[in-house]
Amino acid sequence: MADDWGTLVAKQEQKLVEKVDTLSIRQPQASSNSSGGGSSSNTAPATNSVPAATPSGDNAAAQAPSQGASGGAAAAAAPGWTEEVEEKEVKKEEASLLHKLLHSGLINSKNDIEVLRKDPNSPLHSVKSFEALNLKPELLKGVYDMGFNAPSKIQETALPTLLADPPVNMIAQSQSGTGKTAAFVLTMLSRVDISQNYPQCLCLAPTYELAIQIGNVVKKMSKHMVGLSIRFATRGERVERGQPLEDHLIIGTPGTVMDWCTRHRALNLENLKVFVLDEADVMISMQGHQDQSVRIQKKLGPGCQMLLFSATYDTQVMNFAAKIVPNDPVIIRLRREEESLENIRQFYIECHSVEDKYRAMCNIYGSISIGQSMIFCHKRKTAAWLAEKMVADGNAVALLTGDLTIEQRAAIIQRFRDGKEKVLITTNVSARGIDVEMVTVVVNFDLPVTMEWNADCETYLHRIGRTGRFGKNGIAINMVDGARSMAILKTIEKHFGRKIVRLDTDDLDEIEKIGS
Ligand SMILES: Nc1ncnc2c1ncn2[C@@H]1O[C@H](COP(=O)(O)OP(=O)(O)OP(=O)(O)O)[C@@H](O)[C@H]1O
Repeated sequence: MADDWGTLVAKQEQKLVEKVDTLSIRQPQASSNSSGGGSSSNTAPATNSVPAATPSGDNAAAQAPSQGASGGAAAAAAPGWTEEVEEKEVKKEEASLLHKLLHSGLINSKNDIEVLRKDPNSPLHSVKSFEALNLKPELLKGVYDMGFNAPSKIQETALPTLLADPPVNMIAQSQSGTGKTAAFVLTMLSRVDISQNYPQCLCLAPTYELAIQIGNVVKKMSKHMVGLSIRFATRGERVERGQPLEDHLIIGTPGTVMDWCTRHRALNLENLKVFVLDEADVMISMQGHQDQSVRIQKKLGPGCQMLLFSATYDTQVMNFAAKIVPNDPVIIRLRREEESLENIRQFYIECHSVEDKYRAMCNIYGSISIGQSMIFCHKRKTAAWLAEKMVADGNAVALLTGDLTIEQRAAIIQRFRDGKEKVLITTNVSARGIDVEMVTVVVNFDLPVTMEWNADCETYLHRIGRTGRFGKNGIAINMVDGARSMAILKTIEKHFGRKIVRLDTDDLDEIEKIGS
């Protein structure tokens, strides 16, 4: 007898995961003691040299549930409201790494910088060019080699203060991709004296992977600074007990740095010139990191410049920041641009089963010309099932779910961004913060719900909302299958005060109209 729907789906998902697992993806490797002259790093995870992790047509067709099996039994066993939520929240450190791997350039915000400082009368300096910063020529060359023509918005305001003498402490917050890393790396590199062989700058990051990413920026920017020595203080790296380190710049995680200071007595922080704590918001979400960071901070000498960076700004982050940067810091903020539903036309379609949803969706895909689209499912199983079905029907789709590694996720999103697939099927793992500019149609195959199965309006906005940067028009299509999802839809409609229009997918004229 044929397998039931659930068994088939589990098999498909397993096969998809196996396919993805067999991809050859370079993992970041430990890298220590990279000496200057900026040997460019080969530790960055590859993002664009990775084959697609999409289901292949033939296999998918073979694995797809047969039409026979998808009759009554399939509909009954289809992913439904009673099944438990399988996707976990993305960890903050993972989301942060994903952002870093995906940044192909700066994110420009339309918002103004806000500055808070002790003496509001002292003139605030701002620069429009890197030349105006009087950088060492070899550093300026490195900056230009990276393709940076002018400072980003946050850099314009932060850099003159960061590079001022006597040094000024700073807390800076702006969203991922706005140029914070480049700003503090530039600060460390401009303060380091290569002729002096002792640790002069320390940068703390929440994880090994994030430390490696910062290290890569350091290596690129210091390309022309011959003799600069960088050391990663991350798990697995070894130091000689009682043998003081001679590297100029240390990038590490709090645990290992603390270990090197106390247990190994190899790292003396008293003579540090610059102490940076990056990703403060991620740091506080990780067990033990906050306390260790504070203990490290207490070991700094009196002349050390203390800097803290964060992508978000709330009381918890600010309380932590006050411990790390206690002495009258300049605080600068670049508010995130708000997403809105302003340019989005929202529709809903009433269906009776998951198969019905699929048919309705196919009607839409077959009737209007869709550029790139994202389809959101509640659970991995539904997403995998849908991917298999769409592939079997001849569509080029990518599947992005939470069981993939960060590098695999980044590679899939990159391929989609490059237009290699036109449809990205996903769960909430990719809903947050990932800007895929060219997506014009978003399908909520399942409406977003919280763990308590209430309408998740915030996630709805993240899925379909646009910031001013992507002010293009968009279409959102919501699949509703039953009273419960209808109630959720109504809550969302009420919450945003914007009408969600019913669409009859059997009326092809009506569907064609939405595409025009
Ligand atoms: N002045 C600049 N001109 C052009 N590109 C820049 C500039 N500064 C930074 N970038 C590039 O913009 C992207 C984001 O910069 P950066 O990583 O410094 O931002 P961030 O705010 O630290 O974000 P994240 O925390 O996610 O790394 C990177 O690709 C970086 O190389």
